[in-house]
Amino acid sequence: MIRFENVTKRYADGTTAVDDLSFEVGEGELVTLVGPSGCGKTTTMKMVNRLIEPTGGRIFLDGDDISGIDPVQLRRRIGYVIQQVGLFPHKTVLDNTATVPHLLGVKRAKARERAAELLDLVGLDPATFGDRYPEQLSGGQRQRVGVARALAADPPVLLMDEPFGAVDPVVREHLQNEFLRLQQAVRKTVLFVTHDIEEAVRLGDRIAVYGHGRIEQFDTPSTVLGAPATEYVADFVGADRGLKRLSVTPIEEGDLEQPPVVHLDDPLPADLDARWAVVLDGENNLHGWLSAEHARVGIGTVREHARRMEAWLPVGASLKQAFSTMLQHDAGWIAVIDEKSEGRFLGVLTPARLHEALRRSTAADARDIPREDVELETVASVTGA
Ligand SMILES: Nc1ncnc2c1ncn2[C@@H]1O[C@H](COP(=O)(O)OP(=O)(O)OP(=O)(O)O)[C@@H](O)[C@H]1O
Repeated sequence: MIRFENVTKRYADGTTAVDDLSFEVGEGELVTLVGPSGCGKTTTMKMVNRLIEPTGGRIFLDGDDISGIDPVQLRRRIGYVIQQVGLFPHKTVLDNTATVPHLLGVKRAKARERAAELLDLVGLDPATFGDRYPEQLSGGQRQRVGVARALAADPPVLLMDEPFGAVDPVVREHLQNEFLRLQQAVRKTVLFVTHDIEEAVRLGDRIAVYGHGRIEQFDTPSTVLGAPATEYVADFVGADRGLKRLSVTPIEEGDLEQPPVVHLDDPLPADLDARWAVVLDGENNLHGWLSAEHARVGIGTVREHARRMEAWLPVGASLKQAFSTMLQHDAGWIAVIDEKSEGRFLGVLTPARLHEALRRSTAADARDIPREDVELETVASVTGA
């Protein structure tokens, strides 16, 4: 969708901002460009909508060499969101959002209707915010209007330059989550510039880690965190990259342990050969759990002694969510279900299995093989047991 072919940008004073860059962003893919200040991220982005012209190489949009496309026409195909959103101060939120479609010839009423839909999509109630002026909004709300405005003309491509850079960390995380949800729905091809590695790994399908004017590594977040290509990348992603990896590594079925399972209407298993069992209902959906202590009572059915299970997650949730759920419920394990088949119970994740999943996924990325094919060396327990 966007392809850079040996692109170089040398400014008039001799600064080489971008040096022989080649990479591709697929249709519907979100690529984050991350790196320290001055490494050429913004220059890269502005060459896509021809705010800056390269001094060498070519850039293609959907197979067309952009140097042959009129910049005004080109920019109609590309939404652009920047940190200082640049909303028109004298126009209402609704009119700000409707500006571009209106300029493109969409009738005013229709453009405003579409603008209201988009405001809703970015989490701003048009009835509450539509008639406000930009100065009557918080920083985070202004950023949302910026995103809505960039989407208004429904461009296939979005360029986002530190769009959430000017808001505090809590609002920022909120905006990132909302943006991910939005991207699931609209599936734009996105180039997203940030200097924040956390943001880059959270949002990117792939991330390009920039050194000076060059890409040091271009890969999925989990590979960049698990197997940094160079010392530079390892330094940039940080010593706590193992922790960061938790948030980009999903729980897979193969990570789960299969504990004993009982059903609600079973008689109490007085001889339960484990500390607890998972309790399922008639449809094999998760109900809760039963402790061996309660099972030993031996009279009645499981239903009377089962406890509700609060600590559960759908398969595909991140290992970080799993860890956080364990801590929140002070639970030694969490149940994992398949949301797609109405909550069918799949197995449980224990701290040991979580650690194993993380090691397995790191090794899989480093060796470029599926996670289930990794044979882990087991570490002998401290007690030798
Ligand atoms: N108009 C210009 N003339 C000369 N040098 C420039 C010009 N614009 C940018 N540069 C230089 O090109 C390099 C790359 O700049 P660029 O703005 O692309 O970096 P960046 O990675 O986006 O940085 P930041 O995160 O600070 O925005 C820097 O060394 C910068 O000083």
